[in-house]
Amino acid sequence: MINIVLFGKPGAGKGTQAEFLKTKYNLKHISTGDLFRFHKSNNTELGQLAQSYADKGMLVPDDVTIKMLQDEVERNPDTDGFLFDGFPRTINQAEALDAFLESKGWKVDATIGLEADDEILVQRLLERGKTSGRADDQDENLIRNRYQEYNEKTAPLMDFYKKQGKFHGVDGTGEIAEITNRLSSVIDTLN
Ligand SMILES: Nc1ncnc2c1ncn2[C@@H]1O[C@H](COP(=O)(O)OP(=O)(O)O)[C@@H](O)[C@H]1O
Ligand SMILES: [Mg+2]
Repeated sequence: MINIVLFGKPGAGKGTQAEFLKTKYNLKHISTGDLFRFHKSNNTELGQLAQSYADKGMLVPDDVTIKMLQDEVERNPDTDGFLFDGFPRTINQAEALDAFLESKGWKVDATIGLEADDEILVQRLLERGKTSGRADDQDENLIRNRYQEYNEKTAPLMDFYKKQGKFHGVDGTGEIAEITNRLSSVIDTLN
């Protein structure tokens, strides 16, 4: 069992890289953003609740997010591990994740941060917004609001994981395949 947190701002390439890593290492990719959108399009109660926050560029309350995540983990008993994407975003969520994994006899094995400058990321998201249909990708102000939220609440997680010797920063710019190789070098040192 190997549990990896993919860390990085919106647009850093977490989803893109997870697509390659999940096949290579037989991991289940859990993107909380995708989960929200799934619950929303199926109009579940959790989905409606979560969307009301996401629409404002705000974080969804932890108990809602954690419930979705746990359900998804329970639905995938046969995987070799999980790639958590978009979660945790706060220290509180990181502690909740630790508690949940511990209840299974698991842990976070590594947190890998994809790094790129905001200006590159804004351009990527505006580009993604042309096809993703995501309202939060089409408005530069909403995008920058997400970065501010990230800097305040999510960036402190780097120290949280650094203190545990689990944080690995990776250059998130350049060719997609090249970045996959950088991530793989980190994953190959685990175990
Ligand atoms: N290395 C890269 N170079 C250029 N564009 C990229 C790269 N990686 C991802 N993208 C594009 O940037 C956008 C955001 O990537 P995505 O994987 O959705 O990020 P995240 O899941 O971290 O928000 C997507 O449109 C994706 O196609
Ligand atoms: Mg994503």
